[in-house]
Amino acid sequence: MTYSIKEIFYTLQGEGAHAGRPAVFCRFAGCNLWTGRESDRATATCQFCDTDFVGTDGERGGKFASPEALVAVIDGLWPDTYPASKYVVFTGGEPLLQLDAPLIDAMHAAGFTIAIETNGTVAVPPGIDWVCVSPKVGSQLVVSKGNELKVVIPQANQDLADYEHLDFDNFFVQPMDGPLAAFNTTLAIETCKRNPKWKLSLQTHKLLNIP
Ligand SMILES: C[S@@+](CC[C@H](N)C(=O)[O-])C[C@H]1O[C@@H](n2cnc3c(N)ncnc32)[C@H](O)[C@@H]1O
Ligand SMILES: Nc1nc2[nH]cc(C(=O)O)c2c(=O)[nH]1
Ligand code: SF4
Ligand SMILES: [Mg+2]
Repeated sequence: MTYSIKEIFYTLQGEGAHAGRPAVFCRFAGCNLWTGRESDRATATCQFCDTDFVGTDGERGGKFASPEALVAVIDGLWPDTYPASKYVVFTGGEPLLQLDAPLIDAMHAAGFTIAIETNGTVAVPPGIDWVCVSPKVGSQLVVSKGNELKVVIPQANQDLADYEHLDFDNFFVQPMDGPLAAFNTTLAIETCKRNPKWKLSLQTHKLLNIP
């Protein structure tokens, strides 16, 4: 399997339950809910994406012919003084279009704890240590359990009650970034206060101006 990678970078997890945790981000190219082309955004299933996941031209991006080649770049970004806390976040695009058992095994062999950010439309393979699902209205959610459910709000025709029975350890709402970000943040705060099953996830990396 050849992996198509947009970019790889070392930063802090900005969102969700692990916000503030140092992590290597590996962003796969491609998504099943949008082509990534602006000309297709208005007709895509997912129309609010904040990410460029097209191609392999980002920082340390490329086509990796083996799991070992990809692990070497990810592992090379970890400070070698602290091997015990190695943490990788596979995102995209949609990581579950490419993340497979050989890559999971190779990351574990290198000592990494593995997290994913997924839209929940593709079954999660065994062995992933932290599963964050962010469902999109209009797509078929097939992942019904995991560590955190992170719902971007608001989306047209969205009902949070549809998600509350799912088997997740954490339920987050995250305000949709874009022209209405300030309004959406107020909405998210009010949502949590009205229904305390939900917690607020902020995109803290954007507030901090880090990747
Ligand atoms: C770019 S996506 C990649 C992973 C996967 N495709 C997914 O949607 O979960 C990473 C995270 O950013 C969130 N996200 C994307 N666009 C956003 C926006 N405009 N505002 C807030 N969160 C956004 C997604 O919902 C997801 O939780
Ligand atoms: N710092 C930082 N945290 C993140 N958490 C989820 C991200 C993503 O794009 O999947 C992301 C990202 O792009 N940067
Ligand atoms: S599913 Fe994720 S990567 Fe795909 S367009 Fe939506 S937010 Fe972006
Ligand atoms: Mg992001």
